[in-house]
Amino acid sequence: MTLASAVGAALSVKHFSLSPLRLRPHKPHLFSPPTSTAALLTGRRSWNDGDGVVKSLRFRRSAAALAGSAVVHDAGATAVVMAGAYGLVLTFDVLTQRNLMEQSLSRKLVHILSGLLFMACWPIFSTSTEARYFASLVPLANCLRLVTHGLSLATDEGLIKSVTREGKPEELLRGPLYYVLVLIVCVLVFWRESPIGVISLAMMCGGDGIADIMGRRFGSIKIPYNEKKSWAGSISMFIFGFLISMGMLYYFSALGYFRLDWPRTMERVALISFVATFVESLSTTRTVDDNISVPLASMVMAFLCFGY
Ligand SMILES: Nc1ccn([C@@H]2O[C@H](COP(=O)(O)OP(=O)(O)OP(=O)(O)O)[C@@H](O)[C@H]2O)c(=O)n1
Ligand SMILES: C/C(=C\CO)CCC[C@H](C)CCC[C@H](C)CCCC(C)C
Repeated sequence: MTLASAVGAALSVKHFSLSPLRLRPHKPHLFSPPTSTAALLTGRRSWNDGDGVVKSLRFRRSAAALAGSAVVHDAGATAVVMAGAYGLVLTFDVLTQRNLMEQSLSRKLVHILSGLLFMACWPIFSTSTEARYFASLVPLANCLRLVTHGLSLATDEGLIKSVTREGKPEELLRGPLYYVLVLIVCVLVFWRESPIGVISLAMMCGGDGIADIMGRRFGSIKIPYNEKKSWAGSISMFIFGFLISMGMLYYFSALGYFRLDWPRTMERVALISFVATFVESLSTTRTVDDNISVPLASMVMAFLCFGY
């Protein structure tokens, strides 16, 4: 039994379970839109059952209890993911402090894993329309953490060591801060309902992260128009950006969040990965960081390819 099912079973009521994987009436043929807290509070939801007759369904339990269950569910999921975020950074802090890992590799693995694991946790939140706001609290809390330590209002050597290139607190206010801001945008704007956010995060976290790791190790042949970037890095970004995007799209599709035409999706994701890779290969300035340009280019291309 998955965590989501366990949480859902614990909160389930006669007609519905709040597990995000199964919030459906026991009449599977009915289309069941996301349940808003307002609908829960009024105890009434109406939808079209397919033959034009609008049906309304009254929950057996008080609507307030259902709304409360959704809030408890999402608060619990937020706490679990928040703890995971703290644990991830702490783990790489210990590895770098004990000189078991280079700081540059630690930073990139945190870059790759944070966003992808965060995205993978989205299904443990409920299917209430407010779930995305709970999920956004995790990157928001980390945003505040980065700003606090980036401005040296407090000191967290472990955080600085595991996510900065040179160990300077002010570095937290650039790449890492832009990174968590992109996570917030993807959660609030796209969430689990659109492939755009999924692909954009896969490119920023997986593609850009792998480009750095592979480029530093095998990047002897540089790109003609940017001596700081290499063919090995860019080709790695294209391949892994594509594969990780497809993997995450399959993950959300398998959980029922969206249905895709896979042959066309492969073509579209390949195009998006190519454009994101080209953008990443361009020189960045202090203002336009890869953590802005890569996800932004991916969002624009994914919107043009998939629509919203
Ligand atoms: N297409 C790429 C991307 C990166 N790199 C290698 O990875 C290093 C860091 O890449 P960069 O994108 O500049 O890193 P950032 O995203 O800025 O992240 P960080 O600040 O962690 O270095 C580059 O200097 C280069 O050696 C590469 O060879 N080819
Ligand atoms: C080093 C980074 C970017 C530079 O290119 C990434 C910084 C990551 C933040 C410090 C932590 C972000 C945590 C995520 C919002 C949540 C992760 C949860 C998951 C379960 C581990």
